[in-house]
Amino acid sequence: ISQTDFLFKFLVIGSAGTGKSCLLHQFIETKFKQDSNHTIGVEFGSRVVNVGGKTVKLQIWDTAGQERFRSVTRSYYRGAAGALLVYDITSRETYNALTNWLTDARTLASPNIVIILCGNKKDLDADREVTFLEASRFAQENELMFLETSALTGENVEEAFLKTARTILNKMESGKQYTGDGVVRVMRCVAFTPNITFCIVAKKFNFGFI
Ligand SMILES: Nc1nc2c(ncn2[C@@H]2O[C@H](COP(=O)(O)OP(=O)(O)OP(=O)(O)O)[C@@H](O)[C@H]2O)c(=O)[nH]1
Repeated sequence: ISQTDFLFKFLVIGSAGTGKSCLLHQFIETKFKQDSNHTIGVEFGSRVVNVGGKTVKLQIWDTAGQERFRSVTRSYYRGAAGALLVYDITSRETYNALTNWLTDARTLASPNIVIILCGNKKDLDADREVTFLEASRFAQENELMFLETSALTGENVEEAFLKTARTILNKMESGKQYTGDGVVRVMRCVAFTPNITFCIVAKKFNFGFI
């Protein structure tokens, strides 16, 4: 029997080939996913983490970046509490697409969604097309947190997920107009296997009214 305090819905979004599936894999399995294929529709992973003394289960939806899956992936945005918005530091094209992804996240998930911008493939610094400074300015202007990550080496991957979870918890605790979208407070959880957890009583709180 395991005890989980909260369940957060997370999204990983961004253009195709930026490394979303590899980031998720690195976070869940702590290793690099070799021969990663394009995601078809949506994939799913979850991990329990400890954030400021609270046990939080992150339920993470890894969406396909290819345009042809856009209508499918959009239907998964609803009610997400947090998102990793990913571009590839060696591809300006993926950086230029960020505004579109951001608009989708804020309109389809929630205006309060906590988003971290991840400049992935940090290990390929020699092929860099987007500077750290430029991206950090973009992040500041759009109220995003920002990290450069590498799904290959694992650098900053765990930090990206944990920073987002920590910010959501802080917002909940400070009660700053946070509506609690995508957050479920788990009253009692029974785990049958490490991967299958049934929440017996789960209550969705609207933290905006506390
Ligand atoms: N060098 C390097 N390569 C990476 C990194 N992350 C991913 N890759 C490579 O980039 C390619 C795309 O990775 P994926 O994780 O499949 O990309 P994705 O964003 O999930 O792509 P879609 O599912 O099509 O949206 C693969 O060949 C990975 O091996 C990284 O941090 N560094």
